Amino acid sequence: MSVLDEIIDGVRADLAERQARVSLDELKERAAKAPAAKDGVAALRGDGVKVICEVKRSSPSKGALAAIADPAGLAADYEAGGAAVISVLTEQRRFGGSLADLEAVRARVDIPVLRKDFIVTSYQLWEARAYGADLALLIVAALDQPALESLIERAVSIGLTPLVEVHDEDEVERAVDAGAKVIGVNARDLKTLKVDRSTFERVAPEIPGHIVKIAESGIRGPHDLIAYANAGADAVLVGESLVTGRDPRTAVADLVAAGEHPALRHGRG
Ligand SMILES: O=C(O)c1ccccc1NCC(=O)[C@H](O)[C@H](O)COP(=O)(O)O
Repeated sequence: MSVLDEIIDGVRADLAERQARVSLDELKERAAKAPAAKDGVAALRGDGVKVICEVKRSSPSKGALAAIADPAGLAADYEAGGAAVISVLTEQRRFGGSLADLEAVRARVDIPVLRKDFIVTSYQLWEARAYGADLALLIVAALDQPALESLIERAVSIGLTPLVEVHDEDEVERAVDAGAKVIGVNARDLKTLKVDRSTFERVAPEIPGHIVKIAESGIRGPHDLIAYANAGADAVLVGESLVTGRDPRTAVADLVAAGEHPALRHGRG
């Protein structure tokens, strides 16, 4: 069984437990009372390379990364450093996240918030909206094509911007066919968990120009952001290097400054 399959088995078990406690109607009522969703696409477009900063306590590849007792405080630091979007990992078993983290972050920041999880049902999209997310991650490798199409459609219909994650050229084709407007290329191989930063450079040319392109994983600092920008990234998604560093606010500000450097505008769409 692959790591992804194992994660999804756990996600489904936790999901069944939540579904037994909270009906879909209750979630929909809660979603109706949530603040209107912010425009995820607008937040990721514009001059410069945008920075998405992740609240990440642990991971299958590295184990424990950071305790993060105050996820909202960390998100506030990210926002103060100039982050465009906050990514909140809500998967419990391997990443140590929760919907409570999402809710706390939403209450603290004004920028859009991404629910980063292993979404396999529309119930999880309603959860995302009910707890204040503006964007939701959909991983192509975790979904068959009808499920991918239907989850993209449902996400959009409830106001969420789907960030559709791919790992190779075939998955780009599936994402585009399914109607993705924001595509993240994850450099982390889901079978080996190894990061190969050349993945973005190889895969991004297959993504049509009108689609927002995000480079995910393995960004250690401004030099990696610049390399991804030169390969056509509109935004980068950063977790580990921020949560393990001493000063996340300054680390984000350094990334943002690199992303705004005039030299990067040349040759980018
Ligand atoms: O991080 C992992 O080990 C991992 C393993 C299996 C599936 C997903 C995984 N990570 C999720 C992510 O996509 C990253 O948290 C995100 O891209 C940030 O990456 P990084 O900056 O390298 O922490």
